[in-house]
Amino acid sequence: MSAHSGTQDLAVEHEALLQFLYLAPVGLVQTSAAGEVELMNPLSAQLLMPLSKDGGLANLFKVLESVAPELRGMAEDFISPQGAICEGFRAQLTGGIRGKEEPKMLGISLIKLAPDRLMAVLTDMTQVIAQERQLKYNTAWLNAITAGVTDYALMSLDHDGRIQEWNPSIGRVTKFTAKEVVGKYFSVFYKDQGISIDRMTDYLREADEDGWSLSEGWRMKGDGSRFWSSSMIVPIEEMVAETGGGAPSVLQEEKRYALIIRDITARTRDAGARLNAMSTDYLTGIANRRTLFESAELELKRWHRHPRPLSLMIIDADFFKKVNDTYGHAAGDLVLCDLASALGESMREIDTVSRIGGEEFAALLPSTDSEGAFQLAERFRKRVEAACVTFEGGEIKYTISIGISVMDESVRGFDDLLARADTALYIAKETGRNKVEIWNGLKRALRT
Ligand SMILES: Nc1nc2c(ncn2[C@@H]2O[C@H](COP(=O)(O)OP(=O)(O)OP(=O)(O)O)[C@@H](O)[C@H]2O)c(=O)[nH]1
Repeated sequence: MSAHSGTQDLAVEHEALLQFLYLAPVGLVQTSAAGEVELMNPLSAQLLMPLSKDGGLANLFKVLESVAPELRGMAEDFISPQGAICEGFRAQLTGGIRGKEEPKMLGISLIKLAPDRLMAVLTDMTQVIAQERQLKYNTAWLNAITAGVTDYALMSLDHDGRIQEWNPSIGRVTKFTAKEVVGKYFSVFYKDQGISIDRMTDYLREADEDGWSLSEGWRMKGDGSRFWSSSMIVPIEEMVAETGGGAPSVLQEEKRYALIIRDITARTRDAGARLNAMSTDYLTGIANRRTLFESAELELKRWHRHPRPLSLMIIDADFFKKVNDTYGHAAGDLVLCDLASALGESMREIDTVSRIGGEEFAALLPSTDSEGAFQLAERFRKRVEAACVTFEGGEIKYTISIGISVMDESVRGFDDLLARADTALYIAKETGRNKVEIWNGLKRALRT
């Protein structure tokens, strides 16, 4: 075979590859190590275009920065010359609008083909997510039914969520004594009783309306240790005989619930790590954008059931580009980690604190009205202003701006709530930075 025909063969192969790329039923994007796009098929353009801020698709990481800020760091930290950088990473694009549409999700796999060549495979995962949710509930049911006899505690709750009577399964799983739990709210299984009456009521109402309420998380044992638990609440309606005042007994419908708590610490150790990787931000370790959208969907559902204060804060580091330019990218990363951990420390357990963009964070605050959110934001802003980050022996000082929006009837969905907080943030930036603004309707009136 002559050198010439060899080159021709390669050209034919390359042409075939391009054809495949062009027609593939998934989005395929070839980039340099820094994310500069070299090749992309039409489906990729269709999936990515709505995310582009400037109408261009020149750099994959830049386009995805607002929905998957972790990707750039993952690619940079991947030192092998080739291999899978991430598989099935999920980037949340939009939240659902109640009763109208499913939240949109983009699946991203990133493969390093050569030191300076990456290939991204993009898929629209919107349908998959809806199916997965159903599967999760089905699995929870199956687990509850088929679990071994020793790993679950089953108890009945009265209509307000108080534990009605003792049985040995409670002691076996939770190590509490009868005296410590009977007659108490089921919040006794949460650290420092760290769940509000409102939140307990939410779970009970969810069980009423959906047939069950499912939650996973750390729960406390009577001996002070904690375990990772899957808890399910199911309503039970029972006809009970009511007697009183000498009147003949009548059958009354009494609302009660069954609470099933399972200790799944051991079983979820591996799965938990995998789940963690999907729900936490790669750089800072706090929740990612996807987790925020999942929490928001639940909170908005709760709000529509029983409106009560719900606020959203967007927190953005000021002049962050300057931090990167002055001290370097590694210092910038450190500042982001500092901001994330300070934010985590300042919020409650029921708040969802997440990184939603490059230097942008969000906190979703249930049971918090605009005044409460404003005070919290101000306290946090001052805390950041007063602190500094130590980097290579020097000190980096930075400030933040915060935009707040509050849930009300006119908010169409989480995207809308997010857009309002974003507008408030924009005003805070435009009017000097290092300040807090609350979204204030179309007039965008400024807070004094
Ligand atoms: N170190 C680091 N920098 C990041 C990361 N993600 C985004 N950035 C940088 O954050 C900077 C954001 O810059 P701009 O959007 O111009 O905003 P800014 O400089 O903070 O200015 P204002 O927000 O207007 O106060 C860009 O330089 C990004 O490259 C990251 O994960 N690590």
